[in-house]
Amino acid sequence: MLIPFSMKNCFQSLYSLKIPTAGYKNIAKGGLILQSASNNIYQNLAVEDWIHDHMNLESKPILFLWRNSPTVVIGRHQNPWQECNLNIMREKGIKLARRRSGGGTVYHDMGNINLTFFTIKSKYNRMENLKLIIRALNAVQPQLDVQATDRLDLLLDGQFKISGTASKIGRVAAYHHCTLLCNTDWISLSSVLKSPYQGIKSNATPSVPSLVKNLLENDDTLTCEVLMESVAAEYAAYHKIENNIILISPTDETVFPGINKKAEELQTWEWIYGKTPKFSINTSFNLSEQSYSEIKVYADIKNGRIEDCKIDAPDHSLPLEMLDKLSTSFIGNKFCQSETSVLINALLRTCPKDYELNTKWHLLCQKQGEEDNDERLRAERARSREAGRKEETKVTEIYTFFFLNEHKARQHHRQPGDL
Ligand SMILES: Nc1ncnc2c1ncn2[C@@H]1O[C@H](COP(=O)(O)OC(=O)CCCC[C@@H]2CCSS2)[C@@H](O)[C@H]1O
Repeated sequence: MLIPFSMKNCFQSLYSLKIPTAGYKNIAKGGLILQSASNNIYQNLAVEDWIHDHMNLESKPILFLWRNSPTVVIGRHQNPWQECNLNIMREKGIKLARRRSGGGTVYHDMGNINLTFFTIKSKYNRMENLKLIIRALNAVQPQLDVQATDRLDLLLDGQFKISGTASKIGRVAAYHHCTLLCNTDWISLSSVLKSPYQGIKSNATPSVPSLVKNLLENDDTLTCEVLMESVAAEYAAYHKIENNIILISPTDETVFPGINKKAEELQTWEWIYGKTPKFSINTSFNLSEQSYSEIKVYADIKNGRIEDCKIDAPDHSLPLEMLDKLSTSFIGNKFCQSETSVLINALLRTCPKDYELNTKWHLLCQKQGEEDNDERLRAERARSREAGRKEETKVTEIYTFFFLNEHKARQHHRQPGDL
């Protein structure tokens, strides 16, 4: 049964659960089942943080059920440039979030359920939680062949991943959270979970790609709603509590004091990009399709900012000073689209007088040719116009190298069942 949060007076503020009250004890004796009323990833991750930081989980474990609008969620120690296609995400309005738990990158949308199992550290048991999910799936469809693997994925029919796991273990509290693919948009999933970048070197945690499948493809009764109800029923039975799902609002400060600040922090550039482990990019491109002058670029990126950058033309097609000027200007800047385009626009205004050099400078800094039939570049220009910038964003070779070099992307072909 789903209890709307207007009934929250039953237990006042969840915050007060730190000191359990007699009234509360009657409602959630051996645990709580919560469901988020929000589909915003940052708000939902903030609920996880809040419960982890503030709730007394001793003898009161919590199951939190939540879903998100389209989002790519990277692990705490991952590199977003290495894991996903930020350009496609930008175009499609798909959010990027960094979670506090480790592990790989997954795609969320309303066809994917997230389940967070909170316990005190000593009761943390991921395999038990996965077995509970398998029982819930089999309660709806006994024919379903779902197994947990050693790396705590759930596999359907021995080969298709339907769930990925990650966890965070604190000093006192711990949580295990996992996904469950019911009816996710596999086209989006497969297009955003590959990076266009080549030549990235880093110690960031790499994801482990798998063949994935939606449960609904096996049985059309396995909707997100049915599965959430079933997992809740199984959790209630296991913990011998009433099967009540409490609907919570993650922005309600009366229930979760300080939660909006947590959600804001999770949305900052400094958290999402700035926490990327140090990495370097070493790559090259041709000045234009006609001229085969090779430009080599090397950049070190620390805390999301360009710490060192070298741009070289081994065939001396561009003077060293010009390349130095360009590379030096990148140092200290965020490795991000808007800062780079502002920078390049400024540089374009200082182009050399010599005609030949001037042309090359523009070739280096202003991408021509491809741009009119490139959807991404057109979108970028449209965004620039919308933003009312006096000068359109110049789309440049360097800019393309940094952000739009999808022409260098690895080609992936869908295999049966491959999302
Ligand atoms: N939603 C979803 N569910 C299951 N598997 C997925 C999903 N999205 C992508 N993938 C597949 O998993 C790999 C990455 O596997 P990998 O094992 O590297 O990473 C994970 O599984 C992390 C799970 C994190 C779960 C958290 C729970 C709440 S917030 S996110 C990816 O390349 C795809 O092949």
